[in-house]
Amino acid sequence: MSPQQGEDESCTGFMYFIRRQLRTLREAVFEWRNTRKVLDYSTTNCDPHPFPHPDSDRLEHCYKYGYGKGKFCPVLLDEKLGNYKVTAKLGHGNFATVWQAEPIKELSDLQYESVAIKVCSNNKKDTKDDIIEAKVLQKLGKRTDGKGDFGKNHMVKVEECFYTAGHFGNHFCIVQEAIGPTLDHYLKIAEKQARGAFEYDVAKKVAFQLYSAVSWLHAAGYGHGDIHPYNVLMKEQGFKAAKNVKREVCYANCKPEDRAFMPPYLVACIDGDLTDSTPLKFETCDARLADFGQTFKKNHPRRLYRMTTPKGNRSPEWVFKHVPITISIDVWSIACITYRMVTGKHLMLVEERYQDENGKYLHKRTKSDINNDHMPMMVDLLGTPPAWLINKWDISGLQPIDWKSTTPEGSLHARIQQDRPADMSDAEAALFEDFLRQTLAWDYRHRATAKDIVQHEWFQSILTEKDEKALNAMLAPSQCEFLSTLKRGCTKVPAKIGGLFAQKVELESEPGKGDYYESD
Ligand SMILES: Nc1ncnc2c1ncn2[C@@H]1O[C@H](COP(=O)(O)OP(=O)(O)OP(=O)(O)O)[C@@H](O)[C@H]1O
Repeated sequence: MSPQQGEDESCTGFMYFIRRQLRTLREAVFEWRNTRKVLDYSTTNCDPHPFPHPDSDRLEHCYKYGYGKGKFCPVLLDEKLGNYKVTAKLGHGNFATVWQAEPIKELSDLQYESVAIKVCSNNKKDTKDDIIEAKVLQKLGKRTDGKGDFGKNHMVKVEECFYTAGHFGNHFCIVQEAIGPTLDHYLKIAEKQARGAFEYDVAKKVAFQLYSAVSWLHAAGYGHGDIHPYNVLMKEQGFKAAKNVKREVCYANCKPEDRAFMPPYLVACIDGDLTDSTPLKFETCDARLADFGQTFKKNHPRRLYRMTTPKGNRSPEWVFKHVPITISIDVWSIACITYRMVTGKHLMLVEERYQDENGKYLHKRTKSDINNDHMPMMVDLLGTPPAWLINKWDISGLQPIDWKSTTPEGSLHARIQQDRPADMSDAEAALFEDFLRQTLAWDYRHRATAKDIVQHEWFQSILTEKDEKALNAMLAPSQCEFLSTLKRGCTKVPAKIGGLFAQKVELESEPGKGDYYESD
């Protein structure tokens, strides 16, 4: 069956909005049930968490397979999957396993040497969402801004979709180009080989590529919603998956009724010796934004209950109830990643799960525990938040913060001085701080947009002539923008001109409904 059938209308307008709200509710229930679940990870090296423990073999837990709905599809190496032959496993997430495969020449006319096939779980509702996400990506793939599409080539593309039969219904499969290892993989290499940081210019280039991808995506009307180093893939020529090892299914960890539906083996992805691996190089580094599972329409800010984003990369909006989650969460998350790439240190590290005395991960921490850690970290780093955010925290029922002892500017300056790489000049450090202050503004209404930030002076030193041309083309008003300004008529134009001379006023008040939507 084609994913197009019957789903066409659900991508837009009112139905899209309703679907999103229903999904948000489902995610709330999922989150609630999951935080209560205590899983036994003790007998294998499996790790169902999307941000695996450093010692994990990136092996999904066997409870993900078995009887009923919401389960993974058993996929075996060297098997035929659609028009492809499976050659390796690339990884897994909460709702899918991802496999590297070669197109079978007689069946597929795709030009790639190898593709990545994301095999989704068989839950009907999740499948519907996966279909919509694949459709959004396909739709975005066809979209052009008519100005050279600056940034678009730093997003993954969906080539095709199909269904494959599982024990309990069909599994939706999404085919993409096999890109390369995740950004996290390269951060781990940097940890082993250097002090955890990328070469300074490499870090800048990756950050620039991510912001350019996001500026294109935002202009197209969507937010990503889940940007972190596992969802950024680095293009590698002739990419081959990490070493795959077949592992026995650990039946002690399965329910008896699941046994008959387990695959004969599970495939672990084991990274080679990172001390020998090649780090990212300035000339070749090419980042691609992947996993659009949390993507949302810019005009429908939403509460994302299924929070897979590492907690330290979340913007303040996530902490507070009734504060809209807008596309500017992407700007914040990339800033956190950038700090890590430049300095080798986490800007804010919030533990995701409880650990036992041996460092083994136990179950997830509660949302309030996480917020109790995260908020003071943000306050310490960025200084006193606006009054309306202070009010929200004070009535949230979470641990009180001594606001009198906070400073207006926070410790960001001191942190940069302490963590900055040796080759960063004072002038560069000042630019870096300015870049961070703009991207980490407390109030999302003041945060720089992705389109603003790609023009920041901090990036100037790495821009090639080609980049500058592409950037200028993106900034030039398009014909339809010009026409729509004309259409808006005389009333709005004087207000806009007046706005140019107005000073930026600190918005102390809580956002109202009208503040949710960004005008473009
Ligand atoms: N196109 C690709 N090329 C290479 N590797 C890929 C590709 N797509 C996915 N992967 C690998 O598969 C892993 C899981 O993919 P992905 O994050 O899309 O799954 P998911 O189920 O949507 O995850 P989540 O639980 O975060 O939503 C990635 O971390 C990456 O290692």
